[in-house]
Amino acid sequence: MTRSEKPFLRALAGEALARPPVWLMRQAGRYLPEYRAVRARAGSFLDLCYNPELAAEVTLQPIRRYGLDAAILFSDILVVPHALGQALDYVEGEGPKLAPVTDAAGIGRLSADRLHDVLGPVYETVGRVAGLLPPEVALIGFAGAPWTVATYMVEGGGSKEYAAVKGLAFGAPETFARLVDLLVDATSAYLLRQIAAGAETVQLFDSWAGVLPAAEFDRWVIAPTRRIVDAVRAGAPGVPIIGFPRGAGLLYERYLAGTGVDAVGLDGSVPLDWAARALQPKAAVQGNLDPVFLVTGGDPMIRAADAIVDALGRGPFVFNLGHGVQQRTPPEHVGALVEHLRRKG
Ligand SMILES: Cc1c2[nH]c(c1CCC(=O)O)Cc1[nH]c(c(CCC(=O)O)c1C)Cc1[nH]c(c(CCC(=O)O)c1C)Cc1[nH]c(c(C)c1CCC(=O)O)C2
Repeated sequence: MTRSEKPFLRALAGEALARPPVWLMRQAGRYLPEYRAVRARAGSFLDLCYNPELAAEVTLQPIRRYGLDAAILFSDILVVPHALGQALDYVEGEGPKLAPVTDAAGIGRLSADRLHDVLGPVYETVGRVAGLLPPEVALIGFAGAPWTVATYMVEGGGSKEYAAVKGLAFGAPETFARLVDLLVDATSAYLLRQIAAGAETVQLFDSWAGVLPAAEFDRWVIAPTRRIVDAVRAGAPGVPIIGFPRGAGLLYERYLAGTGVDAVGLDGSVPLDWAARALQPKAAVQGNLDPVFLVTGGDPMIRAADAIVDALGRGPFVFNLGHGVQQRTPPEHVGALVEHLRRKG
């Protein structure tokens, strides 16, 4: 199958398909026993991200188990700050911990000099997976968007209030802009290398886009994303770009117009009729089943999935979740959902 015939890529190009293509954010991961087995062999989570053989294996696990329409590179959004020189550790049960970068001096210590050396194994993973995928399955590369990656870099990990990163962005915008500029350039270069290695589309995860006031959203979400979109388009014409500004609410419309992405990932809170009316005429949409439906399973999950397909399936649409698969998800619920979607259309 040539690229343009893969169902997932046809949907991203604007085609309405009888059966919606499906993949799931965080489709590889700890809810799968076969992932936990490889993870135990790899050592640390970062060791796994930088091990092309094992990272390729976990990328392929959900494809083998469920026959999804796309594989997403197994890596993490925080390998970019790591490759820029920021110390990073994943603490079991607590999530990522970074040595926080809070001021101009900290930003000045970061450097892109070793970016592609550190991320070389990721490109190798992409190349391996590209050579092993079934012909109808597309390969997605990804990165975190600058705002979301910066939240982890400045806060030193996950956050509830975003006080430190907002404090820097609102209180010292010229300083924060230097960090964002560094991330725009590194992320653009990173995505272009993934595409050169075999990624057929790329997704920008902006998981914390929804915590900013509208004017700051324009400055720190839309503008940097636009620069990445322009750089990727210039270096890899024709490769579709998916943006996922989680929690953007009404600002989804402005995001779409302002960034120029080809498709948007919808979080679970986006009303389906509004998305069909306001977004889908301008771009492919992807989403948006609340991941807890996959935890609970059964009829409620099937009904919620049907409502999404009924509302969005007549336009360019990719079935997905509104956020990542949760760790406590029973793998057979994912199987039941994918089987159900396959019978549609
Ligand atoms: C914010 C964010 C991160 N990482 C990511 C995001 C954006 C999407 C989102 O909002 O969820 C993106 C990501 N992280 C991972 C992938 C792999 C590909 C996939 O299957 O989707 C992708 C696309 C693997 C991972 N990334 C991580 C794991 C778990 C690590 C382990 O196996 O111990 C996996 C499989 C660790 C991670 N990485 C991150 C956090 C907050 C955590 C800890 C929380 C958690 O464990 O779920 C940062």
